[in-house]
Amino acid sequence: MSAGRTRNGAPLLSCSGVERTLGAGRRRTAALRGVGLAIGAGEAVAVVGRSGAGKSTLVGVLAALDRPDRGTVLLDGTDVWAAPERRRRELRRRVGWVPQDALSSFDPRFTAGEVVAEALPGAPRGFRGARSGGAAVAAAVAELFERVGLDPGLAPRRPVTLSGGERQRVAIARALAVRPAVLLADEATSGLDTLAARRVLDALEAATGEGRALVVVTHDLRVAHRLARRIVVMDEGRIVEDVAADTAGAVGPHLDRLRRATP
Ligand SMILES: Nc1ncnc2c1ncn2[C@@H]1O[C@H](COP(=O)(O)OP(=O)(O)OP(=O)(O)O)[C@@H](O)[C@H]1O
Repeated sequence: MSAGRTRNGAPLLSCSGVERTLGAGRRRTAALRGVGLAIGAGEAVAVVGRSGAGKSTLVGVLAALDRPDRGTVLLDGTDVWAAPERRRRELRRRVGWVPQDALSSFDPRFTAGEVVAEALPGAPRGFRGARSGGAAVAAAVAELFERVGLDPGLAPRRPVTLSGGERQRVAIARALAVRPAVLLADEATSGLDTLAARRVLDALEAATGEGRALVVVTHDLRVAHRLARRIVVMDEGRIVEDVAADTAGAVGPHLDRLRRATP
């Protein structure tokens, strides 16, 4: 079995020929225009590009949350949109998703600990399920908090009372609760000050290992270089460059432009 490929020879997560149009009427936008990308097991990839390039849309498609208008998404070699709903739900649990706006993705009734507890495998679903955890659940939540550099003492707090960086790390802990094969993080550090951003990046770094792949969407090349070995550049709904992150010399014009814009 070659590195980064599943037992049947397919990459861990891939898409091909993906097209996605969003909005209606005059706001209709071709967000993805024929995108193909393959992520191997354990690979760390950054998706960069200017605002509106289609990065977030691509992450939604890769997470099997957003159905493309055309094209296929394969996870563990299985076409997620051709699979029955039950199988698709199973496949989605192979993907940990860390959204750009963590707070709005949390159920406002939950404490930070309950947000993570509800995602644990086998946990009863919903509000009551998150509340009904015993000592084993509390220990698993504390372990996940520590993994992302959060004090487990924050578990009883409501996410709305936490800082932006702490919320983002709760979202990472929640994504890790399912022991995903791949973690997808969308602009995980945007709007955070330097110290908070560094802690979130540390948490993402600590989240890899165990053969887990990482896909980070960022407009910040410093984040891309810190976390990824491969940089994929998007522009106007297409992948326009795909290079090794340590490429010191000549790169394509798109990455070159982003590099010049980076302080
Ligand atoms: N709900 C929507 N309705 C209409 N157009 C949309 C919608 N969501 C996104 N778009 C458009 O699709 C394109 C791709 O958006 P997307 O959010 O994927 O870009 P992005 O690269 O993630 O941008 P950013 O870095 O600003 O988050 C943009 O032109 C955007 O305006």
